[in-house]
Amino acid sequence: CVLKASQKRRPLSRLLEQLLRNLEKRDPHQFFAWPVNDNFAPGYSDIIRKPMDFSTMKQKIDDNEYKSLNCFISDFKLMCNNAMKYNKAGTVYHKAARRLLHAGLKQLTPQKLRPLGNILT
Ligand SMILES: COc1ccc(C(=O)NC2CCC2)cc1-c1cc(C(C)=O)n2cccnc12
Repeated sequence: CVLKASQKRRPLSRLLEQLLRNLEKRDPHQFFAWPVNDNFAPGYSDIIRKPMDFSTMKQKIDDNEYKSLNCFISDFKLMCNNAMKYNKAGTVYHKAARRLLHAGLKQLTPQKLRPLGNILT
């Protein structure tokens, strides 16, 4: 059947959705799945100027807001660094953020991405 225009995904969007799914697998407790709620994180919005989470990244993919892979990677780093800024070292969230950042960036190296073809150029 012919894909309707709305179903036609831009190549970059399809790639970013796949990368996002792989990154989300590294967050089994879903600490990064949704925006952090100030009720559970006192003072969060005073300390973290630019919140980021996986659901927001997904929405940005769907709204074609990412013009490049680097913009996507920047939001991923922002999300992890926010958690390492707000949560003290040793907390479950700081440790989860460090592990997620490390594992995520390993998935986003040129060596891992090259097989995806010239979509990134
Ligand atoms: C979407 O955010 C969350 C969702 C669920 C949970 C959660 O289930 N926490 C339970 C583990 C001990 C309580 C925590 C969080 C959470 C993430 C974060 C981050 C990412 O900083 N956070 C910081 C302080 C307090 N809670 C959180």
